[in-house]
Amino acid sequence: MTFIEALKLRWGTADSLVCVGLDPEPSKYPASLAGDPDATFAFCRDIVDATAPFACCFKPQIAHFAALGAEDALRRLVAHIHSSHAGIPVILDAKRGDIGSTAQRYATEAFDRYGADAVTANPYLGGDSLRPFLDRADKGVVILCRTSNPGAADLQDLAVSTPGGSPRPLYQHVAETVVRDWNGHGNCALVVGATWPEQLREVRAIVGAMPLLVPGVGAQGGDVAAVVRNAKSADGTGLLVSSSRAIMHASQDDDFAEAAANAARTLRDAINAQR
Ligand SMILES: O=c1ccn([C@@H]2O[C@H](COP(=O)(O)O)[C@@H](O)[C@H]2O)c(=O)[nH]1
Repeated sequence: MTFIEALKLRWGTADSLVCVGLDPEPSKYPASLAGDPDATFAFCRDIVDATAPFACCFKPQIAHFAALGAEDALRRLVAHIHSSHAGIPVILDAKRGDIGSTAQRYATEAFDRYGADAVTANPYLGGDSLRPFLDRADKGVVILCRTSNPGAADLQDLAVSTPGGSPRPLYQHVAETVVRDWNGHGNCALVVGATWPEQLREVRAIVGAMPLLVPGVGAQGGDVAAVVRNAKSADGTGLLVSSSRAIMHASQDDDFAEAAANAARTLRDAINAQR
């Protein structure tokens, strides 16, 4: 089954558009994990097990593991998701982008070393830099379009002109290029921040039913109702609404897994109320 097929299936079976982000921050682990050499794996595994019923996918952020030297914990965590929660796809948030020979190694890293079903990628280097990811037809390529951060407009809103076309913001050109030129295997999705509901609406109009990964609710303050209203696809799906800190660090005490489950359930219900 491809990433996109698994995602669509999961939207239905879980009745959820929630993407649970996995951004471990050791200073927020409960005291009971202090001194545990495998604390990052144990913490994330418990978050995964508690939130799985409410998740359409998981999104570990690679920097949060690599900065801790916890790459092996990440590899085991992805394997744990596949073995204990079969059918829930994993997006490795790595935002890769480089010349083709290096991009090839990044694709091997994401899909073969870590076992991810999809990876986030930066389109700045152009189509050839994404080819090693795009050519893995069973895997997903989630391409940055209009990011959630305050500086997103610095470059992504610059007006670009193509021959015969009128000027429009770069992020719209990215969206159109992905739909027209890079989605030959039907394995692309886009990142658009929840903090930009108008841009979400515009991107949805360009990409049809293509899945949108939408980070920025929870800790970044994005408005869930506006996201769903503006960016759901025609059938009321099409979204992976991602929240990391607000779910995984909802409590810093021993009830952290229960608190994470409650936060994920609450987000699922808030999304579903608008579908
Ligand atoms: O535009 C983007 C792209 C990626 N992210 C990532 O999503 C999570 C957000 O974490 P929260 O705790 O829910 O704010 C994080 O891993 C970012 O690297 C994003 O925020 N915006």
